[in-house]
Formats: sequence, structure tokens, C-alpha cells
Amino acid sequence: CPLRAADAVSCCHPCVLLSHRATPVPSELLTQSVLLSHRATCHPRAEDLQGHRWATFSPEEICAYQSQPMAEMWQRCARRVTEAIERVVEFAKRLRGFLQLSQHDQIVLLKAGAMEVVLLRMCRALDAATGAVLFEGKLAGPELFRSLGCPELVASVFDFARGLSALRCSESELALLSALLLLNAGQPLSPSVPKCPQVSLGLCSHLCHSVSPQLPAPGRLRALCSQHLEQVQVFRRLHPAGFSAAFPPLYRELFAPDAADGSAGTR
Ligand SMILES: O=S(=O)(c1ccc(F)cc1)C1(c2ccc(OCc3ccccc3)cc2)CCCC1
Repeated sequence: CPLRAADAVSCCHPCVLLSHRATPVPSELLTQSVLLSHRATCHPRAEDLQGHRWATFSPEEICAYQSQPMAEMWQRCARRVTEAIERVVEFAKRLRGFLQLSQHDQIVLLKAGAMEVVLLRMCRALDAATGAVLFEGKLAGPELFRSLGCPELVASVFDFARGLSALRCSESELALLSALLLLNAGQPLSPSVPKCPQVSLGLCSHLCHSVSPQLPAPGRLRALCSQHLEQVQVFRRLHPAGFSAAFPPLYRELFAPDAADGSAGTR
């Protein structure tokens, strides 16, 4: 399982004054604020997931997905992950102090951390009994994604989601983990990184102490995101034209910035 307290993050983004006030905001208020932001920006909502018995795809439906052209399946996943990232952006904007960052810092944190939060949130849509994930309204196992042509990435995505799901984190823990990942995005993984004096240690220390047994190993999430980036490049080489207009601009900007200006396939 990818979660180890030893990887407890030791520093949040140095400029994030989450309680940008003279008197620190009580950690309970901060936690409540993060949870509300999480609940408002997660899909499906927690209440939709609880007790709901999701249907599984029939063998014929799975076969239809497996028969889809690679580009079509990549576009489907790209659209879904882009929608998920847009919700993470909204979550970040609701975090105390985030909008007080410079636009540059906001973009740096989101570029480095949004995908990690998407992957963290994915465990909410995983069915513990079957290890299948909610995809286009039904439960899908890794075999449904065969036409993507990247079985190792798909396996890694499912393994991570299953490992996190097995910890049965509460929505509050996932909310705090998401805030921590975003505020720590892009920071060195070394645990020896000194605490940032400027940061509002209120939230940082609260996050680290409240969810320390569940902190995702940032190295594991970063490796997963790197694996995704590698596969995006593989896909682009196989389908130079297929990566242009059919992919959401935000997806191209985040994961293939050199192609985001429409020059795909010309390099
Ligand atoms: O439901 S999903 O489309 C899904 C895709 C692949 C998978 F193995 C499991 C789920 C989704 C997702 C989309 C792209 C992801 O990384 C990029 C990626 C991974 C694998 C192949 C292509 C792209 C990860 C997750 C889950 C959360 C948001 C949407």
C-alpha cells in the first residue's frame, strides 16, 4: 500500500498563507473549510456513492470498449480526467489563501498537483468488492481499458486506487490529503526539507498530524504522474494528428505543453 507516515510531507508551499490573518485560524475551522471545499468539488458526491449499487459492464460492452480505436479511448479518458482536474482547480480556489498567491504560483501548484489529487480522489469511485472503478456510469475493471495500449499505466492507476481505497479514508482525510498534495506540489520529496517559516503552519501541521498515517507516498503518486506523461508521449508518437483538436486544451496544456499551441505532429 502506498501510504507511509514516513513520507509525511515536511513543508507546504512557502507562500501559502492559509490563515492570512494576524491571528491564526483555529485548525478545526481550517479543516471544516477544506472539507466543505472538497465536498463541493467532488464527483460523484459522497451521498451518491454511499450504498449505491453500481452496475457493471456486460461482456459485450467491455468488448465494445476493447474494440475502440486507441485514439478514441485516449480521448475519452482525457476528457474525463480534464473534467476531474477542473473540479480540482475549483477545490484549490476555495482553499484559504490560495487565491492570494500570485497567478504564477497558483499555476505552478496546479500543474504539479492537480493530477495527483485526481488520482487520490479516484479511490472514492472504486468498488471495494470488485476493485472496479466507476467509468461512464458503470463499474469497469482494468481490462476495459485495453485499447489504450498502456497496460502498465492502467495497472498502476488501479493498484494505487485499490491500495488507497483499502485504507477506507474518510472524506475529511481525503480532503486534507488533497489540500496537502496541492500545497506541497512540486516540492522536493526529501523529508529533510526544513519547514517553511512563512507558511501558515496551522494547516500544515494539522494536516500532517491529522492524516499522517494515511499520507500517500508522494514518490508513488509522482511516479504515477510521470508514467502517465511518458504514455502521453508514446501515444503522440503513434498518433501525431490524433492528439490535436480532439483532446481538451487543458489536457494538452498540462500534459503536452509543446503541443498546446496546435503544433502537434509538426515536431
Ligand atoms: O475513469 S478514468 O477515465 C480512468 C482511466 C484509466 C484508468 F486506468 C482508470 C480510470 C479517470 C482517469 C483518467 C485518466 C487517468 O490518468 C491518465 C490516463 C491513465 C491511463 C490511460 C490514459 C490516461 C487516470 C484516471 C479516473 C479519474 C478521472 C478519470
